[in-house]
Amino acid sequence: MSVVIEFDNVSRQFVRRQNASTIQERFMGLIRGLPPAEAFWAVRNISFAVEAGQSIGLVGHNGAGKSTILKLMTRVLEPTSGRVATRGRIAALLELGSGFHPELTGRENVFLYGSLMGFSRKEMLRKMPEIIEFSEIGQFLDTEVKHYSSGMYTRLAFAVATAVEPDILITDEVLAVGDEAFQRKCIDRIYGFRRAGKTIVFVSHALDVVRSLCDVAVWLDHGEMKAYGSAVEVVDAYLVDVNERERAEFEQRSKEEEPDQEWRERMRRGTREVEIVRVQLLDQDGNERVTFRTHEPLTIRIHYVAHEPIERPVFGVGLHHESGAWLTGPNTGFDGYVIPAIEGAGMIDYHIPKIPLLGGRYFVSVSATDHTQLHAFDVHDRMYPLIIHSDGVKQRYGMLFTEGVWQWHP
Ligand SMILES: Nc1ncnc2c1ncn2[C@@H]1O[C@H](COP(=O)(O)OP(=O)(O)OP(=O)(O)O)[C@@H](O)[C@H]1O
Repeated sequence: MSVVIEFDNVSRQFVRRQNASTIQERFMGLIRGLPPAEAFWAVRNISFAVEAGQSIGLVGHNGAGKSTILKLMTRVLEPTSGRVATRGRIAALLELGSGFHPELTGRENVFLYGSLMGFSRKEMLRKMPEIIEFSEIGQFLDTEVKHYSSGMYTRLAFAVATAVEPDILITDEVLAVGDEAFQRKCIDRIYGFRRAGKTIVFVSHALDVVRSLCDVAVWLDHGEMKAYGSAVEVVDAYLVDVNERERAEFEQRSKEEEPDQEWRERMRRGTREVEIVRVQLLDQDGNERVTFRTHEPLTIRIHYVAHEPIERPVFGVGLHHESGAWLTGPNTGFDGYVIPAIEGAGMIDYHIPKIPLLGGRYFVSVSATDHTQLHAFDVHDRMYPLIIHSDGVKQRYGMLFTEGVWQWHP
């Protein structure tokens, strides 16, 4: 196999201007001797090699350096140090605004792009019907592209870039623009390229696509290469990191934010002879958490106070997806778990040995009712957030993890 893209210890420096917005600030900066600009490394010591026919994904947080790597690949930028080598015809779909000339019409831009890629006008004329069909640009083909919407622009750019038969296709977040049907079309075409043995460089926050489309991936973190290897492993490692950061952020925020009393009262109903005073989501070690993983054990603990003796109360829990779908609503009544009578403070646990939910945001409800389940003492409707992560879980569509078994009968 021949190497078609090679980064050899590549670094690129930029200069970040200080944000002195007023003349006074700038003046103060001068007399205090502050530097007017600060150099920083957008990417640093990056080395990897892509072989012909391989697909490589670049993942990382915003500002990690992904676009800089693509610009180095396409020679829009030169490295400050190190060496970038590429072999073959490259078609790049970089961010909006690059590529097309705003004053030219769509048709003129198609010819211009073609000639830059080494195609004659006649050859581009032959490709034109397919470009028009794929881009769905219709009558706007003869309009200047500065009047295009971002969706139209991307559709035409994608159609042209993929029509010129590149050896290497580089795409940067194209899937974020345009409607779902068009995104599907783009993905299908990218998969077609892959089947045709072309090399693909793919930057996206759509990690599922990176995982299934790419052979290898690079994880960039503040300009440095944190991991490089099989796409599945790199994406999973990156996801664990993203999830961990998200969880820490969420838990910090929950601690800082005063619960909105008004909102709580709106989500609550019942006559309060039995009052639910606290609800905890506990992990297997008894720690209170908001974030759990698919298949982890979860205990929902309801602390209550019965202000008078209540016979045969029924306690229940509900799980809801953030979209509003009510996924399940077990209670002690349905399960035949009889609590003879309560009075004063106590607690009841609902234990789920393996959470059957896939990654997403969910809400927990809890309830205390009388034995007929018609009279509500205290119902907390979707008051408790539950975040599920599915790192390492193979199923990823929908909300539920099904423990089904496949059997083939040829
Ligand atoms: N021309 C430039 N001048 C100065 N700084 C720049 C320039 N281009 C990029 N940067 C900075 O370099 C860093 C890396 O940016 P880059 O666009 O490569 O990140 P990214 O991973 O593509 O981010 P995103 O996912 O948000 O597109 C950022 O801090 C960015 O602000």
